Amino acid sequence: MNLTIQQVSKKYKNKVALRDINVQFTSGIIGLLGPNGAGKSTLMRIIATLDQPSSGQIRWNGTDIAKKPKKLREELGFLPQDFGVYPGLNAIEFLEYMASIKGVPMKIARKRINELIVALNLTENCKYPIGGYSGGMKQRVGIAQALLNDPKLLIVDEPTVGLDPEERIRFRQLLSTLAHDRLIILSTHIVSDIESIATQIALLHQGQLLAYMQPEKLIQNIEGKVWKCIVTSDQFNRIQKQYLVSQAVYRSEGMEIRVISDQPPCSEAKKVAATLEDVYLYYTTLEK
Ligand SMILES: Nc1ncnc2c1ncn2[C@@H]1O[C@H](COP(=O)(O)OP(=O)(O)OP(=O)(O)O)[C@@H](O)[C@H]1O
Repeated sequence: MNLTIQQVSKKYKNKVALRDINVQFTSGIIGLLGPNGAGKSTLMRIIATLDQPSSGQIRWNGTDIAKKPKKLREELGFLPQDFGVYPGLNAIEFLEYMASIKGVPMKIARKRINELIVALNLTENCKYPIGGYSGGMKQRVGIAQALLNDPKLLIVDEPTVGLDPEERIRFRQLLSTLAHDRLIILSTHIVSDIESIATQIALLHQGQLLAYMQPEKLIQNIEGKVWKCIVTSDQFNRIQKQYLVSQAVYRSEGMEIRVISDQPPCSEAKKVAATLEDVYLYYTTLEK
């Protein structure tokens, strides 16, 4: 599997949503991480052939997807951000409906739906209307429809929005089990959604790809730049103006702060191990 993105840019009137993106995805889970407005949905929609880039090219296993979109679509599963289910249908009816839209023959679809209902733990409720499902159950139905054609490329756009912490954990586990022999691209602005499951992280900010590497490598990049110290309110006010403060907690001894900086923010500051949260802040807050 090989998805090659070459010099892809996207402009909406005078708004630049993507700037010259160059990257190659192979297999595993790619975490597309960036704040709101970074361009994640735009990039995913272009990869899913739902939109065209203003310039640049995308190849799926060597084929230009703009010229032959069907090649990619046949192997694509897509769970968009604003995925709507039909509340009056039950899970089986909904999946049969989606299978017919996707052109999956009904005999094959029925077998596949039965497998997906079991695999996605929907058996107990599959005959009840989807309108009464929890957020996590609806997302599992969303993933089921994306998996109807057993896709090699699975794209999920901000899938954990609206899920409670337990549902988030279960959803992450589900994606990990699906990653075998597939390329999964998952977008999020929540670091914890991907830090434990992403094979590679693509950091997107203001339409630019700032970094693309393994989570551990990203963390190594800012190792030695994260500091912790306890300061007074006055010191805190001064430090906050000058440095990137990633955390501040009131303690009985003063304010405990975590700072990302090349230099120690105060003489008592001690170096601490960097986290992916620190990396995210470092890349998306500092002017590059
Ligand atoms: N159809 C459109 N017309 C004009 N501008 C758009 C359109 N779609 C997206 N944009 C703009 O392009 C930029 C990137 O948007 P995009 O939705 O791709 O970001 P995102 O990272 O997915 O953020 P979010 O999580 O908020 O959806 C934003 O500034 C957005 O306002």
